[in-house]
Amino acid sequence: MRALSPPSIRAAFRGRLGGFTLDAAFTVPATGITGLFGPSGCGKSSVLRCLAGLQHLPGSNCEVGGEVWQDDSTFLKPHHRPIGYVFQEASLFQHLSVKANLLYGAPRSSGEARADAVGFDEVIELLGLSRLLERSPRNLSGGERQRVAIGRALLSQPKLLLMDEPLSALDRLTKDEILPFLERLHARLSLPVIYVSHDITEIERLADHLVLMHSGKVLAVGPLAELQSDPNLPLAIARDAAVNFDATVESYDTDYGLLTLRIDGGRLLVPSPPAARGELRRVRIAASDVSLAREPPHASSILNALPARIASVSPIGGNEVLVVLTLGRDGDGGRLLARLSRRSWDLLRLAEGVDVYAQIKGVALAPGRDGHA
Ligand SMILES: Nc1ncnc2c1ncn2[C@@H]1O[C@H](COP(=O)(O)OP(=O)(O)OP(=O)(O)O)[C@@H](O)[C@H]1O
Repeated sequence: MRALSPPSIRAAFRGRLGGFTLDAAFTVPATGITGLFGPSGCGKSSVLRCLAGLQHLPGSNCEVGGEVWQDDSTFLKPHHRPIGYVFQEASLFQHLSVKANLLYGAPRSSGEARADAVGFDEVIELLGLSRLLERSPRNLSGGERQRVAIGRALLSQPKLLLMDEPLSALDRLTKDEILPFLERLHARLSLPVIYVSHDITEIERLADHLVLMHSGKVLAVGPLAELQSDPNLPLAIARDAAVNFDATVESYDTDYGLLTLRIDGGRLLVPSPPAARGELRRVRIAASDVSLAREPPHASSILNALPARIASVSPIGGNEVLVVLTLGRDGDGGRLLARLSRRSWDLLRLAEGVDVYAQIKGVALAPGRDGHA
């Protein structure tokens, strides 16, 4: 029978952990990547441990894709929960080869293979592991070890993948090397992932939904871009505030090396190597890279000036304002942030509801999800 509503992950974990009080409730779709984001010590790992059943807080609830894992009368032990868990440090069996490590938790019987089961060859290809299979984990780099740990978790055929700061033990270069692999997993697998991080860069690259935490509590839950552009939340007022869009490639101009990308409420021109029409790319537009004009700019080197409407304005400090824009001539597209001086705001006589042109000085384009730049 077909489910009436899309499958979701419902969690409400309440209780004391030593001197720390956790009171975190959220519902997110059981699809895509949900980022669990917040400062160090706010309770992210504790939530993950509760989801895994490694921490039992009586009186809490947890339901994943319609299956109750915890309520007043149920508490599934960790080994009965269909989860994969990837930790900060990959703990591989040193005496086994990479291949044996990968197969360690894989189900033995093929009798009841699920339709959405991920195959060995697919995991090897997605994570670029083919040349490592006969090696010992002792001779792998930190990034390679982590890719093997992710592969092993996937091959256990989980219904939910939990990742606890999987990149935080790696240096910047290695992180940048692994992120495209995670983006490929995201694009190709339907497995829901809860991804804990305190690094906004990882969240911006990977997350579809966000659970924003602070001091053991959930501050907000929703689609990434919605929370990024909410002026009442800390992300929007941060100095490096930005909004991410999932964009579709419309065309490529070989003369100028420019991609035309369709986003909700407009089109962007972005310098890039060629990409195929229909490919999905994630773009990031920083609030500090957006300026506003009353008229369409005629003589300007800026590639992107999109019609938009001012949805709201909030002061930041004494001399700046944070403007939330909705893209499109009717202002019914995606939300964008602009950080302006209060002087510019006053000089242009801007106000909520006014139609403007959002001039975008820079658009950061994540590497393609096929792993190429
Ligand atoms: N079993 C426990 N007993 C006592 N205190 C605990 C226990 N588990 C967690 N804590 C405390 O709860 C708080 C939240 O820890 P948690 O690891 O969940 O935070 P976090 O957001 O994941 O932090 P980080 O980003 O630094 O990993 C910390 O103060 C921690 O010391």
